[in-house]
Amino acid sequence: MSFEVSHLSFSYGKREVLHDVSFSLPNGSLGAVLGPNGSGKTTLFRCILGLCSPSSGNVCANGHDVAGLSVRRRAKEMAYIPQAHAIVFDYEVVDVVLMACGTDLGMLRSPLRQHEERAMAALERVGIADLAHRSMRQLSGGQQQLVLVARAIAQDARSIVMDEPTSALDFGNTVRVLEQVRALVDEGRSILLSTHQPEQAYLYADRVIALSDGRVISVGSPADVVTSRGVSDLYGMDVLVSPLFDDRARACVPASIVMPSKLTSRKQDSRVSGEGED
Ligand SMILES: Nc1ncnc2c1ncn2[C@@H]1O[C@H](COP(=O)(O)OP(=O)(O)OP(=O)(O)O)[C@@H](O)[C@H]1O
Repeated sequence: MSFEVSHLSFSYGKREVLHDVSFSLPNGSLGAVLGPNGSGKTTLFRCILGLCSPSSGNVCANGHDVAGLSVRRRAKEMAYIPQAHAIVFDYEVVDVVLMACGTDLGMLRSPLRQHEERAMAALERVGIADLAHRSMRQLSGGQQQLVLVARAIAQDARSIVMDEPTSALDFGNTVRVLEQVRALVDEGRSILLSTHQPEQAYLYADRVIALSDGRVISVGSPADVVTSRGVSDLYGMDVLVSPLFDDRARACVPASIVMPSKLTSRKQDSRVSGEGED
């Protein structure tokens, strides 16, 4: 297994925000964590990365107990793309990507030509090699996000954890990034990402983990989790999930918009509404 989270609980002070969370993600697969704001996705990722210490339970990454790994070893196992954040330092794009090579370098050692080539290859892969010598602070939020994806690629870790990697991206860049993510998975890496878009999880993920108020309420294939019942229960509202293109995609639509006077999806037994199918 790439990630194996077992009975994980975590508290900020006396407030427990993750409660007995368990799930696993097989090698070479893409896991999407869905959950409302404040449900604990970032905290869960920080525990997986070893940045927060759980009060109970444990996390294994690629067969290693994360709590027992050195920082350098953790970086070889897992790369991390945090949620969009303000860029404080005025680094060039290529320097941000080169930071991924830190695990190969000793203290105060400069990157070698091979590291620069690796950084440029990663930028090319996400289609922004032309931005290599621009300042990070002069990029749009979406471009900055692509740089962070390139940095994770350059780190060459076996697994990548991405906290809402497409939250700042327009439709085109969202698709470009998720196609890159899918390609990385198809090459054998494992990726765990969070998203607020159940439709995106359905399209790209192999496994979906639904987190509500710090608890896993369902985990399984996208077809089993991204349903009218599943999405409605997760977000506490009536949502109709309709298959599109022979169920290759699913559309999530608030029931209040499309059928305000009818029985709501939360009261329906059907897992996927057939209405609205293309
Ligand atoms: N540093 C902190 N100290 C105390 N409580 C925190 C801290 N960070 C997060 N929390 C609380 O922990 C809970 C989970 O927060 P977390 O950021 O993990 O949720 P999330 O699912 O990632 O949210 P979002 O989708 O809004 O990013 C929330 O109730 C939040 O208020």
